[in-house]
Amino acid sequence: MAPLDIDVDAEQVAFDKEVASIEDWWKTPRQASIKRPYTARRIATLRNTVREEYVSSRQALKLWSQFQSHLDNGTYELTFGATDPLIVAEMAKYQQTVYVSGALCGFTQVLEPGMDQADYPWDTVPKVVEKIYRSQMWNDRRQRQIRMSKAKAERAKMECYDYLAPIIADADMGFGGLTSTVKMAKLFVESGVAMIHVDDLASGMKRFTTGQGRTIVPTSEYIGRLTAVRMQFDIMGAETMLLMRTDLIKAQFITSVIDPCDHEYIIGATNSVEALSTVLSRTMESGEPSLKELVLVRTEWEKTAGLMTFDEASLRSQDRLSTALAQRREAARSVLGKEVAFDWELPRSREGQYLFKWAVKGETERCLAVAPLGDLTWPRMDFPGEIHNALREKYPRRLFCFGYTNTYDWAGAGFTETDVKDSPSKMAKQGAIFQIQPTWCVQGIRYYADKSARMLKEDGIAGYVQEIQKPALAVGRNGSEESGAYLTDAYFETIAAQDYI
Ligand SMILES: C[C@](O)(C(=O)O)[C@H](CC(=O)O)C(=O)O
Repeated sequence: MAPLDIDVDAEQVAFDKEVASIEDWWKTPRQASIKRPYTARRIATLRNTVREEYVSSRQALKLWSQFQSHLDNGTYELTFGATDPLIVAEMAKYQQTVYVSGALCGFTQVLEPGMDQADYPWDTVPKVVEKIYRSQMWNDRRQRQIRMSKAKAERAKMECYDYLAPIIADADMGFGGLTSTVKMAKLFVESGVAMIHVDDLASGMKRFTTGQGRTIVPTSEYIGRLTAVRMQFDIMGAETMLLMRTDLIKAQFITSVIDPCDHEYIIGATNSVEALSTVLSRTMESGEPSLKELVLVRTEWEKTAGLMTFDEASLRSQDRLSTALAQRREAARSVLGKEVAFDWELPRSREGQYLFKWAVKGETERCLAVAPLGDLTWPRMDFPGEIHNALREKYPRRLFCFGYTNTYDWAGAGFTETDVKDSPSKMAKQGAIFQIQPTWCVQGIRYYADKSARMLKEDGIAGYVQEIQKPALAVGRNGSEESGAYLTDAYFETIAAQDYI
């Protein structure tokens, strides 16, 4: 292959034009609130020489304007997680969006199912998104064909739905290092997703479903992840939205103390004790301790260690945002006239994580630190109002996501039935214009499947006829429209009409 005969002047002109077009794009209303740590020129150098258009951009712009109008009107979108095209098609009548949950994918869309540990293959969720998007397009074609086969008068009486609901998907913690995150973001854009969410949990350590050992990464690492996603979107010129989820609330560990922003919340030992990992290793070597025994050893050790943050140890007010431990020590020494005993190495876990003291303040700081990189914020907690307010003070048009969980004890938390009913609109007033029940299917589908299976067992086919077939037919569900039979006939007619006449 002969090398191209390049006119470098023309190449430079085209390149500079591309840089200018990226700069202009970043000034559009959809992009203007995002602050990048890199230049348009740098992004241009990372692009292909040809441009591709992505469905994801169209769907993201649609989602963006839906959200803007919810924000303006104090309304909200409440949707649920689904992985099945049949369910998604039904949702189109009532929901504006579809959510694809990582947990649900891990339960149902993989060869080896498992708990919500984000341990499924990295391309699992993008593939499910693509499957759903293709099914949406098919439903859209199916509906158009059947409509356009009718006269206007008849069409006016037919129901018509927007099957192309923007898809929002769970990208967990980005699945590994930054290059994995970049590849994942690319695949999501190519799958047709409108928005993904990325969290600050540690890869391979998502354990919060059982309430044990939730581990987050340093603020700086989280910023790196989000920047990787944003960079990939920019390289592709995609409008794809980024929802930034933070899991700091109830976090027990942090993987490293590299970022001074986190130092205020790292717990150390203030007594002179052996390192916890040494004590635990000794216990492990002494036989085959049960998990319960190990927890006991740990609890006993904690009682002797005088665990607290540095500020608690030095009785200093916690207003030194982002101050590194070294400066905190220096400040405490100059006020107290002595060294404060504090060692954050001693309580480290056997895996090396540092002990972390979660706080609403820390969560607020983290949400604020990353806000300019993304489009929506999701502090994952039950009552995020205070954090929403803090963010809205700085970014008045900030958009938020809120997630409802399967096991939340509404009554136990003091909600009356009216409170539960009002909850989504109250959340919307706090800026949570996007609300999800991510794993509804785990409860809902199983609940209805159980009912249906039991009915078939107990009442035989008569039960099905009475409970499902009759009511379904009564609302026009004869199966042939939903299965695309008319569309297939239309193909046959188009290809070889003469054979059928
Ligand atoms: C959103 C979520 O990540 C999911 O995988 O669906 C879960 C859902 C849940 O556990 O309720 C999560 O919030 O971590």
